[in-house]
Amino acid sequence: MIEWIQNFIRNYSNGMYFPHIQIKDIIEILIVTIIVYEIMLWIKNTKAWMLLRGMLMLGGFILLAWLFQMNTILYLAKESINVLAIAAIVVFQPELRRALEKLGEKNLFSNINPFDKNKENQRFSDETLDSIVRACYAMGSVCTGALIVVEQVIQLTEYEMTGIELDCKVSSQVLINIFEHNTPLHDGAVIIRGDRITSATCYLPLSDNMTISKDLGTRHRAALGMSEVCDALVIVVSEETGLVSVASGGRLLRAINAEELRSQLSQIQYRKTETKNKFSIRKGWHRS
Ligand SMILES: Nc1ncnc2c1ncn2[C@@H]1O[C@H](COP(=O)(O)OP(=O)(O)OP(=O)(O)O)[C@@H](O)[C@H]1O
Repeated sequence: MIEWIQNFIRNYSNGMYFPHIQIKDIIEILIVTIIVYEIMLWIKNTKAWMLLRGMLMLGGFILLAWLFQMNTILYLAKESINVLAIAAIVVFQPELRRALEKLGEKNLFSNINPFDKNKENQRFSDETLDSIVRACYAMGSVCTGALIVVEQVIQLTEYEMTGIELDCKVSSQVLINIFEHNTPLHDGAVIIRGDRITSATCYLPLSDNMTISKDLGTRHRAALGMSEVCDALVIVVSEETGLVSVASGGRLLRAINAEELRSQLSQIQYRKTETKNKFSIRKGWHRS
């Protein structure tokens, strides 16, 4: 039987090319796999995903032009490809810079560790969720204005850099203290990543949405603006009315109660809910 198998293999593999694989080649394949995986994660987690989609659409359009031999379009595409590449680098400069920064600080293997389930699934703890809700309604009850950004998939490093860097565990006392009137950190927004406050006094982009109510000022506009450019959940406590609102995916839910805020936060607490949320977030991005 073994002889028959050996003959079979010999007959059929005759003339076929089998590369000589060494340990070095396997290591090389693994490294390339990890690099490609990291690039795909980066594309998925940043605005580079939009760039990729744009490039795919452009590629499809050029392919059609080539199929139908539209020479003018092909000529224009050929001439402008270098300019487009430079334009993409300029437009996505913050994302590219962040990706390179990440490369320096990141543990590449943490993302592909299948046993790291806790980290994989939970974005922030129940304690953090409770603290945020408690702080918002405590501040609302005494009309202290607040702006809190809860990061999701898209990293908010470029907005963190507009404020003062912190590294502090989230607690209702700390949040209340930060937004206390006439204290150095009360102006602008706080950014929360996981269970930590990473930055305070951050400047957020203002929305240019024309339909937003005229009685809402820049704090609410900043919350909406931020939710239009990324997937973060932004909580606003109004200094005028004490009401709590939430902006996400370019939509502002005004005057919500503690239970509604809790439910909004718990929807993003676990990473597995991302696919479901992304649909509504993307709808918001398109609208904005
Ligand atoms: N672009 C911004 N990024 C971060 N924070 C901002 C931004 N613009 C305004 N703010 C914050 O909002 C405060 C001003 O709020 P303003 O009264 O204009 O807004 P509002 O929407 O009417 O809110 P409120 O109901 O609390 O008065 C500023 O002191 C600052 O803390």
